[in-house]
Amino acid sequence: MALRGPALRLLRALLGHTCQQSRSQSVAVLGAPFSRGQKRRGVEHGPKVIRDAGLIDRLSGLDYSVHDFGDLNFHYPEKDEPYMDVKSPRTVGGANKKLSTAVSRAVGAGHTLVMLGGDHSLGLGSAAGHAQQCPDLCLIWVDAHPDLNTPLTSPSGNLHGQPVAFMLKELQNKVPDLPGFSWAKPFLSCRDLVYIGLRDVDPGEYQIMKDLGIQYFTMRDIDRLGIQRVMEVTLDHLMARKQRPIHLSFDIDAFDPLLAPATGTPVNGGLTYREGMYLTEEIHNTGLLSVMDLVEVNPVLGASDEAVQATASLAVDVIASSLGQTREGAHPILFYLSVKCNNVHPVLVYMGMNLNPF
Ligand SMILES: NC(=[NH2+])NCCC[C@H](N)C(=O)O
Ligand SMILES: [Mn+2]
Ligand SMILES: [Mn+2]
Repeated sequence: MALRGPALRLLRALLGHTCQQSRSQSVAVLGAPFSRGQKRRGVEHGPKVIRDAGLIDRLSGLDYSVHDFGDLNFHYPEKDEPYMDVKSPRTVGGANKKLSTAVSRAVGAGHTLVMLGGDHSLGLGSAAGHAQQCPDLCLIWVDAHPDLNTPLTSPSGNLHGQPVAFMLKELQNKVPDLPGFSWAKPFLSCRDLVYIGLRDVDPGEYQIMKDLGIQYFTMRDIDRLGIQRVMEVTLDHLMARKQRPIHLSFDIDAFDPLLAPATGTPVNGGLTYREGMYLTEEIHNTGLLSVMDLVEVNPVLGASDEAVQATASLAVDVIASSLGQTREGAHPILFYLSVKCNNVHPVLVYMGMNLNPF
């Protein structure tokens, strides 16, 4: 029998603790209603529409204790002139600093955290706060875009297209000091990052991905290999040396715009519903998910109420699937697993109880 997420978590709980394992039974939800990382207003309402689509009930139904931490309040400096061509650097930097503190606190308190954006510039603060608690984290960035521009390569000046550049140690001397970003020290090595779903990559981003040898899967790669193989290679790549906490940063525009129309930078030819569910099921099955972001749901951009509802309810499905909702149903009572502990005692574990050590 395959080891499933709950089984793996249980096994790890028996064998000892690392950063994320103590927090698997408690999920915290944190809203980040922020839109200044790009030009289109409305994405600040993402947390509200995702909650209204039933997020909290869905997570409570998965046997977690769910703590809704509400929404962060961001500060908007009166004057925030562009720096080079980068828009609203102080506002975006300050918001991300605040978010990183909140994420770090929640993770430190033992929760698995779900961060609801807001635009994807927030990926920086979220992952940076996570890294404060879990310096060995790895990052899975599911997106039509790599969001890897530096302030110098960005064609738009929008910071939601740049968060990953601020994270990577290897880009340290390619990223200028931006007002509002002095707190942001790079914390991630490029071998600890995998992209999935890419189909709109700027020239500067392509250059960086190639120069640094970043592992990425475009939609073409998913067409060729299938999502099963893509997830296998992704997890093998990230866990090759050791098991580590996962930060999943999920941009809703990874999905095809037919499924997720209410978003600011849609690109045709995205993930199918089934690919999205398989991807997130596999992440859950590692038992290593520690923080996830769900960003770029913009209800103002839906052509109709149905379009907005479809996008928000897809976001809820992605989060629920990442946290253990399965398509095969849940059978906790029948759940058992046989493990050989320390090569000595096979132990039968039944519903979290050690029934039969022999
Ligand atoms: N998080 C996003 N939706 N990012 C879109 C980025 C688009 C473009 N590559 C840019 O840098 O402006
Ligand atoms: Mn993005
Ligand atoms: Mn995107």
